[in-house]
Amino acid sequence: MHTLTVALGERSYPIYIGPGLLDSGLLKQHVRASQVLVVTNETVAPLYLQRVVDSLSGLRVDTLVLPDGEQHKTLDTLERIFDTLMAKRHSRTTTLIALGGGVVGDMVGFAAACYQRGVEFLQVPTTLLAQVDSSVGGKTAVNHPRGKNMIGAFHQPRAVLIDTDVLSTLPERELSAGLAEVIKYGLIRDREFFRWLQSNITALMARDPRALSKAILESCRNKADVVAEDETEQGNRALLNLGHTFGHAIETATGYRLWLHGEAVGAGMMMAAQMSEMLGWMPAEQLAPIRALLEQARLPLTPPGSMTAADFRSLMALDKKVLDGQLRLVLLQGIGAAVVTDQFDVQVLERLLEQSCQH
Ligand SMILES: NC(=O)c1ccc[n+]([C@@H]2O[C@H](COP(=O)([O-])OP(=O)(O)OC[C@H]3O[C@@H](n4cnc5c(N)ncnc54)[C@H](O)[C@@H]3O)[C@@H](O)[C@H]2O)c1
Ligand SMILES: O=C(O)C(=O)C[C@@H](O)[C@H](O)[C@H](O)COP(=O)(O)O
Ligand SMILES: [Zn+2]
Repeated sequence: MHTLTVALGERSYPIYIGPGLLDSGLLKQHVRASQVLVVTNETVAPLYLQRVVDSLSGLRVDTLVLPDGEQHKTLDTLERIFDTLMAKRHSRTTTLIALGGGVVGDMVGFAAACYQRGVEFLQVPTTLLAQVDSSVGGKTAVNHPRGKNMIGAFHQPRAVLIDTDVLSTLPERELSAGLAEVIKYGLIRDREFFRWLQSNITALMARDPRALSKAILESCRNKADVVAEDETEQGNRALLNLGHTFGHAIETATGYRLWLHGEAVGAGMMMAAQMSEMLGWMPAEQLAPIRALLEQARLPLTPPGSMTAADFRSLMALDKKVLDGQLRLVLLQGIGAAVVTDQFDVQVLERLLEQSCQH
């Protein structure tokens, strides 16, 4: 087992990574009082809920099974968590446990941030995407029909328990979606990791346990470092948003139903890389290796055919990085070096959007 720390002073917490952790007893060690609510969804419940409940024996354990899907990451679904907490008389000392992918994790984290003005929660991520990204860092949220993650809070978990064995049941499309966020770390700040990914992408796609374990460890290390430096995104944390301004526009335009988050981010990162090359900021020869890696991870490289440049324009204006009405984008100066900036030629963005939407 590997242990990393997200260093945030008195709110610091461990990330445990390894096989067989689900029923290792580690989770119970991070429950402060006697009451817990385990929240999961209808897909993950039959696979892993009983094992988690058994690992908490001796505590008062309630469970809640939510519907599956990004389209359910809403205020309505959040209500169901609050209803259960009140119906089962959970007090301020309760601990919520998020068992599932990023959708469950983001909603449970937000419920924990709000319930009685804040209770503790633990992350037990079961998708690759959640293990490498969403379970770490304390961004919690639900979607609004007009915009992705628009209603949320920063609320850090007390611990993150990553059982790498659970990836064996993950559908292939979800594996690819998770790899998009893995590739993101290489692109924004870790050129050596990008090179390692180029050499190991076949093993990762074949779910080689050693390769997956290394990818999760390096991703969490990168994310923990960025979060420790800038918890609430006053500066460099925004680099974790590479491809997301375009990706979130894709998810919102398609009602959170067409593509997975990681797929939208894959296409979004390709658009960001193309724009960086068009601006002359990233050497032209670096575009091909980025395209090749995303392709090998079986991620989309262009937006869905239904989308127009006008869709992008109106949705990107609502991006959370917009400052004083000014769009800010995460762009690349090269593989392993990203910047967040509003100092780009808008005509280049226009050309990118028109060219990306010529289906
Ligand atoms: N908070 C953050 O920092 C952060 C970071 C990245 C993404 N996100 C959010 O995370 C969400 C995407 O997360 P996701 O990709 O995990 O999607 P998800 O939570 O919808 O899970 C993907 C699918 O996999 C299923 N599943 C989960 N674990 C499984 C397993 N072990 N075996 C079989 N099936 C399993 C789920 O039921 C679901 O159908 C988005 O809402 C995105 O905005 C948040
Ligand atoms: O942790 C972060 O910071 C990220 O930006 C990680 C992203 O992968 C993630 O999708 C996040 O939820 C996006 O945040 P948002 O603030 O753009 O909604
Ligand atoms: Zn993301």
